[in-house]
Amino acid sequence: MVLVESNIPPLAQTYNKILTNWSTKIVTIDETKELKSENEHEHGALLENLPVIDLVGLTSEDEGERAECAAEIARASSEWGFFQVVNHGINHKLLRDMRREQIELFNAPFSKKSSCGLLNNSYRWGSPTAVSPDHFSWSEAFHIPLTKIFRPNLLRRVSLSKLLHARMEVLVEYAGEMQKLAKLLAGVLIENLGQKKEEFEEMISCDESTCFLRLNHYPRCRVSTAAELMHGLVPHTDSDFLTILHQDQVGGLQLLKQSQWISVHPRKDALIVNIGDLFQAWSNDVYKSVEHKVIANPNMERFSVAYFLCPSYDSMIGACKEPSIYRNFTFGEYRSQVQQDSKLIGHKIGLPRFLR
Ligand SMILES: O=C(O)CCC(=O)C(=O)O
Ligand SMILES: [Fe+2]
Repeated sequence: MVLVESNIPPLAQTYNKILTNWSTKIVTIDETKELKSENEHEHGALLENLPVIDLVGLTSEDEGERAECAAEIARASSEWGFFQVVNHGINHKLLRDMRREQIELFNAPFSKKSSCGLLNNSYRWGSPTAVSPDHFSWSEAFHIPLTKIFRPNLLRRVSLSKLLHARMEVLVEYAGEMQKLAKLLAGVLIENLGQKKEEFEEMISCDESTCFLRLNHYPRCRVSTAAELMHGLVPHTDSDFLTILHQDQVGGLQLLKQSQWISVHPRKDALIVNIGDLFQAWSNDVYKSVEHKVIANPNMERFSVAYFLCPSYDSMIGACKEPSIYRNFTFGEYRSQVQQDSKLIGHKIGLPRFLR
C-alpha cells in the first residue's frame, strides 16, 4: 500500500492539545452526515450588497466622471471600509495564473511546506498564539514580503524547490500590478481629504520593503468544538493602509457592519478592497478599518490572495488634520504592539491602544 503524505497541517491535533484545559474537544463531523446547505454555513450573516465600483471612471476624460468615481471610493471607505472594484485593469489571465500557482504550492506535502524553507520560511498555519477555541483558525498561508518577490536571490534555499522558479515570474507580475492598483486607490483617498499625494509619500513610503502578499488556503473543515464553530480566519482588522483581495468563488468572507456580520458574495470580475488600521488612524476615523473573518466550510476548500499596502517601519503615522484622535506612532511600533498583544492575550487590540 502506498501512503500518500498529507498536504493539510495537523490542525485538529494541535488545537486538541490546547483544549486539554477546557471541557471540550475537537470532534470530527461524521462524513456520512448530511451536509448542511451552503447558506446555513453563513451562520446567520446578512446578505447585503457590498458597493461595486467601476474603476473605468478614474481614467475617464471627463473630469466630472473622474470626481464621481473618486467620491464613490471615498464614500465606500467611510461607510463600509470595504468595497469591490471591477475594470480594475488587472489582467484576468494573471489572476488565474496566480491562483493556479497558489493551488500547486499548497498541494505540496505538509512536511515540505513547513520544513523546506519554501519562499524564505514564509509558511504559516493555524493560530500559533491561540489560547482558547475562539482563536482557532482553520487555515494555512504563505506570507511573503515583496522584497523577497522582487529580489528572488534573497530567497534562501530556492534550489530546494524547483517548482518555485517558474512560480516567481507570476508572483513578481502579480505583486507589481497589485502595488500599482493599491497606490492608485490610496492616492484617491489621500486627495479626497484635501492632502497632496506627493507630500504623503514623502512622509510615509509604502515600498517593497514592507508590503507583502499573503496566499491563503482554507482546507475543508469537518470538525467543530462544542463551544465554537470553527473559523477559517478569526475576526481581525488589517494592520496596513489598504488590502486588495482576490478570492475564489467558494465564499465565506464576512465583514462587520453596525454589529452585524455581512457575507461578501464572490463576484468573478471583482477584487475586494478594504481599509486597514493605518488609513483609519491617518484619516482620523473618516475611513474605517472594519473587522472581518472567514468562516470554515465543511464542503469545500477555499483560496484567496491578499496584497497589503504597508509603509516602512520608521514611517510616522500622524493624522492628516489636527487634532488627531490617535497619538503619533511609527508603523514599527504598531506592529510590535500587535505582536506583543497577540502573544500575551491571544489576539490583537490594534488602534484602541493608540487613542490619545
Ligand atoms: O481570505 C479572505 O477572504 C480574507 C483574508 C484576510 O482577511 C487576510 O488575509 O487578512
Ligand atoms: Fe484581513
